[in-house]
Amino acid sequence: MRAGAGDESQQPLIVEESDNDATALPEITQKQANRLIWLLTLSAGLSGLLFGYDTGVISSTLVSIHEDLGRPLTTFDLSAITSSTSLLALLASPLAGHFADVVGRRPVIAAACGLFIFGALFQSAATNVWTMVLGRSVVGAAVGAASAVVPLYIAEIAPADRRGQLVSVQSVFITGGQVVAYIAGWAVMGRWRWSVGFGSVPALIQAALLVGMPESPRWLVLKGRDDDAAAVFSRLGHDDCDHIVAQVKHEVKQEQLSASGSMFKELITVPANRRALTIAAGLQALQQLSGFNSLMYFSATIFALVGFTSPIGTSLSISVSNFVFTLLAFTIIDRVGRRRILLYSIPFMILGLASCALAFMHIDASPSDSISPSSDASTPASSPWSLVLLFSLIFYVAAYATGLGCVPWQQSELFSLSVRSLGSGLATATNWTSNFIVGATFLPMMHALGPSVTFLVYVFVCVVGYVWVWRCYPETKNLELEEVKKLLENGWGVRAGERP
Ligand SMILES: O[C@H]1[C@H](O)[C@@H](O)[C@H](O)[C@@H](O)[C@H]1O
Repeated sequence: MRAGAGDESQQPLIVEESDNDATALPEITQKQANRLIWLLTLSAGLSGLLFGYDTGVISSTLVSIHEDLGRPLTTFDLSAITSSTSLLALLASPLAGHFADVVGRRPVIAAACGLFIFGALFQSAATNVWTMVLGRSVVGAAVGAASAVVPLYIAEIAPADRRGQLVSVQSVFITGGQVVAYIAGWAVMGRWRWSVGFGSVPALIQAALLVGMPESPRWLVLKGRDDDAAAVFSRLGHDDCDHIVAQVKHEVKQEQLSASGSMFKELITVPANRRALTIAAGLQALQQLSGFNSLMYFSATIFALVGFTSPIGTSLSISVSNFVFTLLAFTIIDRVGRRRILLYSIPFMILGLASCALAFMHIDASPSDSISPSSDASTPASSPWSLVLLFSLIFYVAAYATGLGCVPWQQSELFSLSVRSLGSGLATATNWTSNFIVGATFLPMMHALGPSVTFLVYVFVCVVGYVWVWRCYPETKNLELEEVKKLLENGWGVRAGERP
C-alpha cells in the first residue's frame, strides 16, 4: 500500500515490455519512474518560482518606477499596485480549485502559466498606473491558481514516502524565486521593465515542459478513466497499478454514496472533510498571520527605521535565510514529519519574535516620521540593539522557513479525492486573505501600537497556533492519500497518527 517509486520491492513497471529481460529491467524502469516524478515535480514547481519571483520583485519595482507611469506614485497607487496581486490571488484560488475538478489539474496549471507570461509582458509595457494594476492583477490570478493546484498535482503523483519532500519543492522554488527577484531588482539598477518582464522566461520554459506532462492519475480515476489512470500510475513506478486504481475507485465510490449534494456541502457537512478543511485553512492562516510576509514586504523599511545604512542589502539576509532553511525543511520533512517539525519550530519563532520585541524596546525607532525604505533614519546602526534585532529576525525567519513556511502547502493530502480540489482552493484562499490582512495592517500597527507591541501580537498568534497544532494536527508522513482520509474520520486523529 505504501510502496513508492523508491521502494526496493517494486516489480517491473511495464510488464509487457519487461517479460524477456526480467533481471535488468526493473532497475532501469525504476530509475525512469524516479526521473519522471522529479521532472514532473520540477515542471509543475516552476509555478512556485514564478509565485516567488512575482511577489518578490514588487519591492524593488516600487522604488524604481518614479514617474515612468506618467506621474509620481501616490500612497494609494503603491497600495493598489501591491495589493492587487494578493486580492486577485485570493479570488482565483477557489475558482482554480473548482476548475481543477471539472477539467483536470493539468489544464489549470497550463492556464496559470499562460497568465504568468501575459501578466509579466503586460506589466513591463505598462504606461500608466491602471495598466500596471491590471498587469499585477493578471499575475495575481496566476499566482492564486498555481498555488492552489500545483501542490495538489504534485501530491497526487508523488509516492507516499516522498510526498512531503516533493510537495516542498514548491516552497523551495517560491523562496528561491523571492531571492532571485531581490537580486534581479538590484542587478537591473532601476530598469524595472526588465525585471518584471523577466518573469515570462521561466513561464515559457514551463509551457514547453507542460506538453509532456500527464494528467493526475487520481483525477483520471475520479472521471472514470481507469485505463488512462493505470497507465500513468505505471509510468510513476507503482508496482500494482490495478490495486491502486481499485483503491482510489473504492474511495470515490464511498464518497459518492455519502455525497450530500454539492461539493461544497460535502466539504462542510462530512465530518472528516470539515476537519480537513479546518486544519488546512487553519495552518495557512497561521502561516500568514504569524507575520512573516511583513518582513518580506517591509524588512527594508524596518532596517531603515533602526538605522542600517544599506536597508535593501540588509533585507536580502531575510530572503536568503528563508530560502536556505526551506531547503532544510525539504530535506527533513519526510523523516521528521509535518506535525513534529511544527511542534519543534514554532517555539523558536516565538523566541525570535519576543527578542525582536525586546530589541525594539531599546531602539529609538519612531515609525510615525520615518516609515519609508528610502528614508535615512537617524538612529545609528552601531547600536548593539539593532544587531540584536537583525539576528532575532534571522532566527525567527529560519524557524518559520523550517516549519510554517513549508508544512501548510502539504494541504491537499488532508482531503479526500472528491473534495480535494475545492478544499485546497479554499485553504489557499485563506492563505491569500491572511496575506492581504498582514500586508495591510503591519504599517498601521507599527504606527498605532509601536514596533514592540506589533511583534508581541505575532508572538500571541504563534502561541495560540502552537496549542492548536498540538491539539488538532495529526502526523501524515508516509501515509497514502487514501489512508490520510481515514485518520480524520473519527476525530482529529492525533493519537492514531503518532504510530512508528
Ligand atoms: O510558503 C511561502 C513562503 O514561505 C514565502 O516565503 C512566503 O512569502 C509565502 O507567503 C509563503 O506562502
